[in-house]
Amino acid sequence: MRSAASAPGKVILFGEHAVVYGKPAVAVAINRRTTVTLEDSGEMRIDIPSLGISFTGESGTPAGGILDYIMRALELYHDGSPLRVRVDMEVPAGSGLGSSAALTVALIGALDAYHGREAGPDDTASRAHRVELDVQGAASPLDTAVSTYGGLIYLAPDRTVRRLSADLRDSLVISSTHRSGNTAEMVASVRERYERLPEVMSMIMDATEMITRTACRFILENNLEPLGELMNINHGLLDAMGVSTPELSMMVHEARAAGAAGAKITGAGGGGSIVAFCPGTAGSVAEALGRKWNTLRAEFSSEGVLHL
Ligand SMILES: Nc1ncnc2c1ncn2[C@@H]1O[C@H](COP(=O)(O)OP(=O)(O)O)[C@@H](O)[C@H]1O
Ligand SMILES: C[C@@](O)(CCOP(=O)(O)O)CC(=O)O
Ligand SMILES: [Mg+2]
Repeated sequence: MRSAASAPGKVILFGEHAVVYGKPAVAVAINRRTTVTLEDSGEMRIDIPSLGISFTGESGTPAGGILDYIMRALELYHDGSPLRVRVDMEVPAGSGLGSSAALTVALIGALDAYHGREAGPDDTASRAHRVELDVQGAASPLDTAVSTYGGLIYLAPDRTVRRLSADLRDSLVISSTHRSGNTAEMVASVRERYERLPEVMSMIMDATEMITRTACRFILENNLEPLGELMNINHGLLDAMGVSTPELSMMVHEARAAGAAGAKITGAGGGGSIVAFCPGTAGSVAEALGRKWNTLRAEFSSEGVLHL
């Protein structure tokens, strides 16, 4: 028996970290996908060639890292029979592009096909979110929702997902530091600052919410012009939360100097990537950032999880 599924990575345009505290967020799926293939096997085996991982789960072999998401999903949604799991990742791990969510959603899609289960997107997103929660200790449904539904989405405070429509073609540039961030660690560090300075952090999260709601309103009015400035303000608030680094802020300022209308951290921060909004200037921004960092002109992806 063989089954396979793929799911996209994502960039967060507004609201990361605040979304963990019930605030809204806006994120978009990108055409970088993770594909999971399952095959009957005599032994449990997990291969992730791009990470040099070939894990057989020998007793006592530590899992760790991205394997934790796979092991948890198998615990919850597989029957324990030996399986060969192959993961092909176009979404680099720890880059703020939702590698953990893309992998988890694709794995659940492949497991459902393997077990002959029919599951709608809401159910897939919900089960994938449970895996991220269990592994990370805290996680909003944002990343797993984007990888499941695809497209440009607004995650509302009541956790409903609204599909938005905006022409972001050739407008997004993603640049990645050489240092991966770790979502679990960054989410924990924000929580610690929140516990130390609750009134201050609560206002920062409220301000982030106002930015996200304002951005959503402009997108619904098909007015994308103000988005750059709103992204810049959002980046400043992420810096205030403590998740930026000197390198990420340098990248953001270089992107703006090269013509980006706006630029900010995408994802958990502490490493990972920035996203720049560059309508009409994507070439010059990508060229400037590409001199120092891994940079790509991301294409929007309307497709979420796909059964292959
Ligand atoms: N080289 C690697 N080998 C195995 N796991 C890795 C590697 N690099 C990062 N990881 C793990 O991959 C996961 C990435 O998920 P996350 O931290 O949510 O980042 P993102 O979702 O932004 O890609 C983390 O558990 C991290 O520890
Ligand atoms: C920081 C956060 O808002 C987004 C994390 O994004 P990523 O795992 O770094 O791609 C956490 C969450 O929403 O669960
Ligand atoms: Mg993640």
